[in-house]
Amino acid sequence: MSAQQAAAAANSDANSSAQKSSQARQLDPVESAKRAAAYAAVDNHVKPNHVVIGIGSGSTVPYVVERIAQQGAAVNEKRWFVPTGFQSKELIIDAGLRVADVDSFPSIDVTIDGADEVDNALNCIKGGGACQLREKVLAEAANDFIVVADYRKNGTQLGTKWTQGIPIEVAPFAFAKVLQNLKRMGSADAKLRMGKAKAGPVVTDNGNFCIDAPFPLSYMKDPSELLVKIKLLTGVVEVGLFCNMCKAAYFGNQDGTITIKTADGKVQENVAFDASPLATAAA
Ligand SMILES: O=C[C@H](O)[C@H](O)[C@H](O)COP(=O)(O)O
Repeated sequence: MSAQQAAAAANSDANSSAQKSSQARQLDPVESAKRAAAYAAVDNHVKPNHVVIGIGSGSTVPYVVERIAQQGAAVNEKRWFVPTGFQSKELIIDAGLRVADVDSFPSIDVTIDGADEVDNALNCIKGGGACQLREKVLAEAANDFIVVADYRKNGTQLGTKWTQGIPIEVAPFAFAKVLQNLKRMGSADAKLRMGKAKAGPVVTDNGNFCIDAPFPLSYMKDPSELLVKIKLLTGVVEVGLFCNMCKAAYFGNQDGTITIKTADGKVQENVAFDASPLATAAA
């Protein structure tokens, strides 16, 4: 069996397991909403001529990979998939797709990623999973940066739905100084993110720490300005504010429809979407 045939076989196995994974499972309304958003975004933005695809992080992204796998081996065996972290790398491998890194592909056709909150101008808070550094590199590298999420992330002003603060990746030795500076800037409750089943702080995929810095809503009115101020603090590696980067955001709704916001300010509400597997996957 040639390498290409092996990849095709792996891809075909991945297709059938991807189908089983969500089509055969009974999804609750939030999971269905995530799947609808992810599938619609893939259908509209991951085209047959796209060769390098960025795969983001979070709970909606497995459905992104699932839908891409449904596009079939013939198209996927020509593609490279660049992950934003450990989770997405595993998703790519499990789907039988080819993993690459951004140092080989500094230009990406399209990156699809999750978000913690998105406003009407498509500014995003990201980094709830501490992946914001790699996510921002892949968003910047992409011709099209597309966000997918469920209805709970669809906001008007950042900081209203996601209240735990702006995720900020920091060099470990500098965390105390950055925390002090963030408090001086107005984030009185900024804190180091601690591990859940681990003693000590969360360590990012890059070996750094993560601070969550909630700012008063008045500070969040102009996220670009706040982003620059935080980024200039010595010791900050990256800030989970993504401003003027996103081309379109897809939100799955509770009733099975989707909402699509685009960078030109247009909002399409209650768009009907059929989340059946693609014919290529069913074949
Ligand atoms: O660091 C993590 C990422 O920014 C995620 O895309 C974001 O936190 C959304 O994750 P979830 O879909 O799991 O809420």
